[in-house]
Amino acid sequence: MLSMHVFADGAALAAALADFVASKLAARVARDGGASLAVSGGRTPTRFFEALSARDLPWSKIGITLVDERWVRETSDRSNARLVREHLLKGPAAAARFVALANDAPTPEDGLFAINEALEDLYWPLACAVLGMGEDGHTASFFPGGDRLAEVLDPEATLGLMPMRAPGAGEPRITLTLPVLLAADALALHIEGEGKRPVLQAALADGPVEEMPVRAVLRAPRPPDIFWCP
Ligand SMILES: O=C(O)[C@H](O)[C@@H](O)[C@H](O)[C@H](O)COP(=O)(O)O
Repeated sequence: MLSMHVFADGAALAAALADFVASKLAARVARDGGASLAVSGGRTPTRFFEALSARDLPWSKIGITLVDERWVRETSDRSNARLVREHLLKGPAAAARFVALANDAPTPEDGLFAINEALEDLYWPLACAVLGMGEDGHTASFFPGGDRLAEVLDPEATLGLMPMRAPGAGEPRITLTLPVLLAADALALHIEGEGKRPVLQAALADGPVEEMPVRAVLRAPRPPDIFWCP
């Protein structure tokens, strides 16, 4: 069953999504002594990051990483890590441990090993993953036409992190795979803007996953909580 949370505006959504994520993190810290969160980049999450960063959580026991990243340096305004550092890793949340999904290697393939090693220090499975959705129906870096789309969507995928290149992706990307996201205690799909309403409607309708890869998440046995506002 899909849970759809609809808000009047981005501020109300950000507060509610921060509460949702904070409760999942707190529950895992209480159970396991630590917890991890994976967040998306792009333009949508800024307000949510600001709200979450102020939440009273045992941040030193919390690890944060990204759902996906563009293969750029952190000086680029396309860097999702930069967005996280500027808007989430501040105030109380500055005590969290952040593992970036990009490094100085020339390609994602070259950088993958070191990133996987760093990710091993986080708590797995994730307590929560927050996904976004693009107007082409992608989520994470599961892009229509992506060169490794079938591999990242494979429910039996043994790799947790894979490079991805796609016509609509801009730079080469790196992304967590579907099984890693679906193993999270909770999944949220954060969508803002009237322009994305018909995209979400189309994604919820019948049709091939390859055309709108966000369908892989929407059709999962435990689908995400959708947080939406115009
Ligand atoms: O790096 C990225 O691009 C993201 O992680 C991506 O999956 C994003 O969530 C959607 O593209 C929505 O992006 P916007 O929020 O910019 O619309």
